[in-house]
Amino acid sequence: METVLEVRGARHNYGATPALAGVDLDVGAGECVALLGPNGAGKTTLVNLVVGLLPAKEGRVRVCGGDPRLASTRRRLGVVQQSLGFPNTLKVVELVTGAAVRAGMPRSAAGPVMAELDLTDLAGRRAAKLSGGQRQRLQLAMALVADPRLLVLDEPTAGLDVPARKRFWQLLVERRARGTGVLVTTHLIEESSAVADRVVVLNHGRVLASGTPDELVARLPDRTVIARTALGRDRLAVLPGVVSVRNDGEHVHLGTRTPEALLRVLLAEDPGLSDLRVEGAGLEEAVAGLIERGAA
Ligand SMILES: Nc1ncnc2c1ncn2[C@@H]1O[C@H](COP(=O)(O)OP(=O)(O)OP(=O)(O)O)[C@@H](O)[C@H]1O
Repeated sequence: METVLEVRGARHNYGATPALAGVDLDVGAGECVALLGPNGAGKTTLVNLVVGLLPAKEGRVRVCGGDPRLASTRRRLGVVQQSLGFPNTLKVVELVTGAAVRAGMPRSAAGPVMAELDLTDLAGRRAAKLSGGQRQRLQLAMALVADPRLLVLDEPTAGLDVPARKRFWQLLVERRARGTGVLVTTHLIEESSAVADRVVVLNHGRVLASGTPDELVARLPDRTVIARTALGRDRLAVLPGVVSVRNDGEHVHLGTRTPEALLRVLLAEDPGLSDLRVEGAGLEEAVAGLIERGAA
């Protein structure tokens, strides 16, 4: 498989604060890699190195063999990042067409990509007048219209509603099938696990674990206790053996390695507990467990 992203020994400090402490990462053509980790793990710093916004103080970053600080390399990149703004006075169609032209694509490439992202009806709207989710879709359209070799997406689903999120993951699958490499950071671990070929867990600026979602889940003999309960998140988080707490509609998902002990305490603390079931852990619980354990 052709490598579209190669990171070797990347280190970065902000003054005295270490952000990356020697990271290796590869993304192949047609591969989707999800970069996961808690707040402050170093994900955005790594993304900034990959897209050429930060220089690598130590180590090496190559996109399609080139330095991402060079404009010629950046043409092969599609980027969606919270911090990237665009001129608010321009219209949607002007921004998408401009992105196509800058990437050496025909102006006609804009139409199909806007249709893919449900932006056709908003073509004449100024970017400043868009909602948060619409702006997010616009950024994605500007990234995709360049037909990039590597898509780098930092929290791309922020602000998207459920149908837009589904459409977004579908789009990634389609692009991946066409050979685009994808590096995506997200807090929606379960959603990303359906699409990601590989997951890289970052913590304290290091790669804590890397593998397919199934491999990571299999590394921990965890269970998920699912129930409806009146107990609040803060109380649940400190119950014995609880590794992670996730709300899913009216249910709560508790990751644990000791489900029997946890069930006893849960039933004692909340006699009204209902809809109880115990399942094998999902990726979200596995990642929380790996971080807690500091797995190598
Ligand atoms: N501009 C900056 N100046 C100083 N320290 C910074 C700066 N940006 C990030 N840091 C620090 O570097 C470390 C890594 O931050 P980074 O933003 O890369 O993490 P992250 O994994 O993206 O976090 P989050 O999930 O919260 O976005 C943190 O300790 C953070 O406080």
